[in-house]
Amino acid sequence: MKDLKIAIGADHAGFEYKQAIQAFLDVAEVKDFGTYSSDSADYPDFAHPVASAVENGEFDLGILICGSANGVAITANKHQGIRAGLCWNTEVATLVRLHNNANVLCIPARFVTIEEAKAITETFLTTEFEGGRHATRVGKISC
Ligand SMILES: O=C(CO)[C@H](O)[C@H](O)[C@H](O)COP(=O)(O)O
Repeated sequence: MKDLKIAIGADHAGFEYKQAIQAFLDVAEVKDFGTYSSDSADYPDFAHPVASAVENGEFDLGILICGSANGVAITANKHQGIRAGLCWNTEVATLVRLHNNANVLCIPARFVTIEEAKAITETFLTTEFEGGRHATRVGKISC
């Protein structure tokens, strides 16, 4: 976890969670792509920059937060090099790394507590892709 460079972003619904997760992260670098207050904002304005920063290799992994996490996940997955997974507990966060090699974590702020969000984040950042049969499947995702 300490060597990772992380891109993070959220809309208004995820703002408080983004601040808490940033304070909790023990990594080499974190770049906050906004939003910077709890004023109403549009999730694609933050999901696209985070996805681009991971896609172009500037950052290792991304974290996106909105109310349901669907908006940020749908947006990030428009990027060819992104596999964004919606995680609502640590078991799903484990599987999205082990099996799907997800490179962007999407957290639904309105459906998990901040403590759960931190645990989900730690799991996501410390679980490695399993490869093998899953590498074959991940290789077939792009169209
Ligand atoms: O969950 C979201 C998108 O998937 C967003 O966080 C929005 O909060 C959601 O669309 C609700 O919007 P609102 O303006 O907060 O009512």
